Amino acid sequence: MVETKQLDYGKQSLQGSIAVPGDKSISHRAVMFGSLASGETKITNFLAGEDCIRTIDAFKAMGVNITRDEQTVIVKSTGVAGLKEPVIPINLGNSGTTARLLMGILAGLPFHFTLFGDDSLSNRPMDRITIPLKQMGAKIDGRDSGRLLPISLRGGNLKPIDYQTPMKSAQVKSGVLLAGLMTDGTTTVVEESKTRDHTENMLKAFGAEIESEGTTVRITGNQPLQACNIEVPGDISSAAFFLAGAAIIPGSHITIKDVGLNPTRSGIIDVLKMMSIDIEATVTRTVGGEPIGDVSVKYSQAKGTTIEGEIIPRIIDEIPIIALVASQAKGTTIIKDAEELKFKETDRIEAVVTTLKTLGVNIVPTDDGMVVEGGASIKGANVHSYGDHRIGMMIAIASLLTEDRVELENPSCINISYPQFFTDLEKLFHS
Ligand SMILES: O=C(O)C1=C[C@@H](OP(=O)(O)O)[C@@H](O)[C@H](O)C1
Ligand SMILES: C=C(OP(=O)(O)O)C(=O)O
Repeated sequence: MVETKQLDYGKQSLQGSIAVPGDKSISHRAVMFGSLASGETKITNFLAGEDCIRTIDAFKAMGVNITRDEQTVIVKSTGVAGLKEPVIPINLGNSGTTARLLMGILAGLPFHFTLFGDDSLSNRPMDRITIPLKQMGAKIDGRDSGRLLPISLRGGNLKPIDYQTPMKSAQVKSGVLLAGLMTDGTTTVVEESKTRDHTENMLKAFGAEIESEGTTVRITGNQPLQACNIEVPGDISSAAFFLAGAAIIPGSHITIKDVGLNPTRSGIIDVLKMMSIDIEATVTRTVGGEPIGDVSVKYSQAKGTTIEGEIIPRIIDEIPIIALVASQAKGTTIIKDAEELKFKETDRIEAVVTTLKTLGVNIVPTDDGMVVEGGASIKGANVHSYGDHRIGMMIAIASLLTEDRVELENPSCINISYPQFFTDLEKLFHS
């Protein structure tokens, strides 16, 4: 039987102030780098979503002592030399970040690994990371000539490379840098547009020397990492659903507290400003190189705009909810240069367009994005999350724009990044 959630909240404005759970990208990295470091790493405000639990399980399979009590994770490791060859295949679940970053680390270890994922991850391209890792000397094979999971990898004896990433991907950049960390010499990664830089910031917090200049990052290999404490900021990609909801639901006014405001991630704030939304972000402190602060947003009449170029990697996971904002704007919104959306948990160009059309939006797909007509009246319908957490959350926010009932099939995929999403959403309802 297909699991269905009846979204019959009716029209609901959003009010008040909440903190969202920890950042998914930063939670993954904290477990990974803590496992590579010697000593005890304490991670607070860890995101206990399904994807990050996969990362914990992968390092447990390599013998790292990791314990979790709610949002606090303790990683005790003796460093790279203490890692062991896992006895069983590693299950990456739905997590692209676990897959691509982990492969970079495994490439540096003198062991054999078998990696597999769920249906969605098994259809996402892995050659973007296996190609540079093979150039560095890793032995990798897998389904479809090594392009897809399941993948088998034998690491060790790498050599450094200079690599220009052919797509805008922080996962590929990070995977290559991590492989570079596991080998002698200097590895350089050059990007076309700067992507999220959590790997660079956190490696520094663990004591590594890593140099960034514009879109070039250089790492010296075989540096030992030292355990440290990591406080994970709130996830701006999770906050984005509430920020966007408050921006387009009349009468709303909310504040999201203690959220990550790293400029390589906070493009949603810039896009909402471009669309004439009354939104303000204040950085209150910086922890481990990551700015943290509060964001307040008030309902405003959105205006259509064109979103393209260097901002795209800074909003890549927010495009589904931005498309919903565009549907409520005055005028047309054009989203370009976002072909990477095709390689997410689902093809997010197809999924966003089909879902929003079913909900009453005039929207068409393009090769690298979409064109959204504003002024839509959202109507009730039966829609599918596509097993994609961000599509599921976008549908839940859309349901607040109609008195009709929206039926959401497969809502539980939201647990991938935001297990308490509906509880937090209901906290913001104005009664
Ligand atoms: O490095 C990361 O933590 C991530 C990078 C992005 O993926 P790509 O590198 O594929 O763009 C993003 O979509 C994903 O949610 C998390
Ligand atoms: C694309 C995403 O994650 P991943 O690539 O880690 O599966 C996401 O969280 O939207």
